[in-house]
Amino acid sequence: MSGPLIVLVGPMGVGKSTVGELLADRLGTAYRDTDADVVATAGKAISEIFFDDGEERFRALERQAVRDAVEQHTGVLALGGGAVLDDETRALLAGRPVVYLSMDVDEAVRRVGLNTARPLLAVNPRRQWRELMDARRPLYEEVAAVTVATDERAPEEVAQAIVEALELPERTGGPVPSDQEKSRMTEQGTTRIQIAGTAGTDPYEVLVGRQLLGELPNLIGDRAKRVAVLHPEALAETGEAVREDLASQGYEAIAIQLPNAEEAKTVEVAAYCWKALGQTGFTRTDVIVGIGGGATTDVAGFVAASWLRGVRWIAVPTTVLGMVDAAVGGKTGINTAEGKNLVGAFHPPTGVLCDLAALDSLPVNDYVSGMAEIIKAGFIADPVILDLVESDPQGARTPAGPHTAELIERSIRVKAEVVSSDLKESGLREILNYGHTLAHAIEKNERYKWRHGAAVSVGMVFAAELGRLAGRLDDATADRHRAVLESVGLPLTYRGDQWPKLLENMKVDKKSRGDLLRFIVLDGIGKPTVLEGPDPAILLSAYGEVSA
Ligand SMILES: NC(=O)c1ccc[n+]([C@@H]2O[C@H](COP(=O)([O-])OP(=O)(O)OC[C@H]3O[C@@H](n4cnc5c(N)ncnc54)[C@H](O)[C@@H]3O)[C@@H](O)[C@H]2O)c1
Ligand SMILES: O=C(O)C(=O)C[C@@H](O)[C@H](O)[C@H](O)COP(=O)(O)O
Repeated sequence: MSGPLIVLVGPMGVGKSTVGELLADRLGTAYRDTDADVVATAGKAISEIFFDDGEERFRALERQAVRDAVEQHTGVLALGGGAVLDDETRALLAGRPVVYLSMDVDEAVRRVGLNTARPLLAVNPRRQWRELMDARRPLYEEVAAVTVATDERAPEEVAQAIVEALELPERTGGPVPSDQEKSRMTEQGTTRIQIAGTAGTDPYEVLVGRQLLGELPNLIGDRAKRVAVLHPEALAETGEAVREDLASQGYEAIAIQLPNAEEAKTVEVAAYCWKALGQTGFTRTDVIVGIGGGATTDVAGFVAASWLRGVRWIAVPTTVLGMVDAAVGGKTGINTAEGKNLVGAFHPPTGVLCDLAALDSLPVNDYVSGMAEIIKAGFIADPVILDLVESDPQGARTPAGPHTAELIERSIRVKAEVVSSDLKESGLREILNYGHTLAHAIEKNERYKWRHGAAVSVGMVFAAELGRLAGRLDDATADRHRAVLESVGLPLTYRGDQWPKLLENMKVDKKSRGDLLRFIVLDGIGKPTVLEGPDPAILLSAYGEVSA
């Protein structure tokens, strides 16, 4: 029977992808993952399929993915944790070299714990794990030719045990990972990016990896008695799970639910949080944890900056945009009727935990919105980002893409370098505002119903046209803006009749000085500069280029 050399089954978090990639490398063959196939077919994250279409639809897609893979793939194949629940899928596995990777409940809680991106395990992880394992163990055992325990074993040891159990021949010459494989390997470990302390603030680290919530108590520390977990409505279960976990570790933990997205960035929501903190007796040694996208971390940071004139806070960004931008750098704030982010403070967090697994549940439009800030980092500082996006624009739209971790880490490094030398935006930091002058004006005009990244995309095309018309930016680089932004599905245009309103909105941009409008433009890739008081005719012409 042709087909996969090895099929890995087992619960979520057991290490199927890590071990599978190691095995593929050792055996000189390819690795394939049916979860990734399902995401690619459906064009959305697994949690979205569960939410929008139901588990039955997901299992049908998964069954087809398994059928295709067992017919076409000859390397190492990993199946989703629940694939064995489906009778037909189990039948497809009969007689194949299926390896069941097992782990006990304690190990599962330790490895996956509160990993909220796993839609089935948001709350009470230990009890839910036990029930899930009890239900699925017999099914894994039914399809498996071999069972390999993973408890207290490194992925390399598990891979070795599988090679021995199946008596597989290894390729000679040792593992030689390709660049693509290397970038995936980065994703498996935790990357730490340092942000220097400036302007009297403490240094801190941005951690990028998986299963990072276990770091929270270390960051919160012993001096805190109370912790407030601020989360959006969309992450209600996550917020509660984190609160419960912190409570079980002895903190007096409260969860404060905020509205989703931009609706959270209001003074009314901030006041609601202040009230909750006051009623809890929150003191200067207590800590706020903001879990969510940029809107949530902006508010959480602002509440932390303003409560008692400043308490510590930790950012746990759960969107691409939050990870690469909003949660890093200490800009916190809310909107007012007059404009975007007009009230706020520079108040850096104590630490930032970017758990890449959280991105699995992010709706695709929110994922793509974050790509705008990644592409911004490419244009202002790191052209490799642009190359990576252009090499696989479809992959750049999903967390399963080959460059996800590298794109996120590179963008964070760009931001880290800037904010480490200019926290309070006395100069250099303004480059991070590339595309934002028009973007914020559009967001206000749309009553904050447009996604931030979508507005930044149009704003960058506008800034590129402005640079071109001002004689600073070459045609090829200006055109590259349109091409790369469009390739990932970001918008390039906005309503042509809105220019007078947008111009009015831009006057309150934080880069303005008196009546002087100031824009970040490029002299070339990686060469941002300030364009002060451009001729109104140039501004209008540049807008003409983005008008729909
Ligand atoms: N402070 C800064 O330096 C900075 C930088 C860039 C952007 N921002 C701000 O960030 C905001 C945009 O942030 P954003 O793009 O993250 O959007 P967002 O915070 O509005 O989140 C988008 C949506 O996704 C939901 N969500 C978040 N994480 C999820 C997950 N893992 N799974 C499912 N749903 C999830 C949210 O509840 C929300 O409905 C804007 O207000 C922008 O001004 C701030
Ligand atoms: O961190 C910065 O500085 C930025 O400008 C990053 C921007 O991407 C971000 O949208 C920021 O919130 C905009 O700040 P603002 O000062 O223009 O409100």
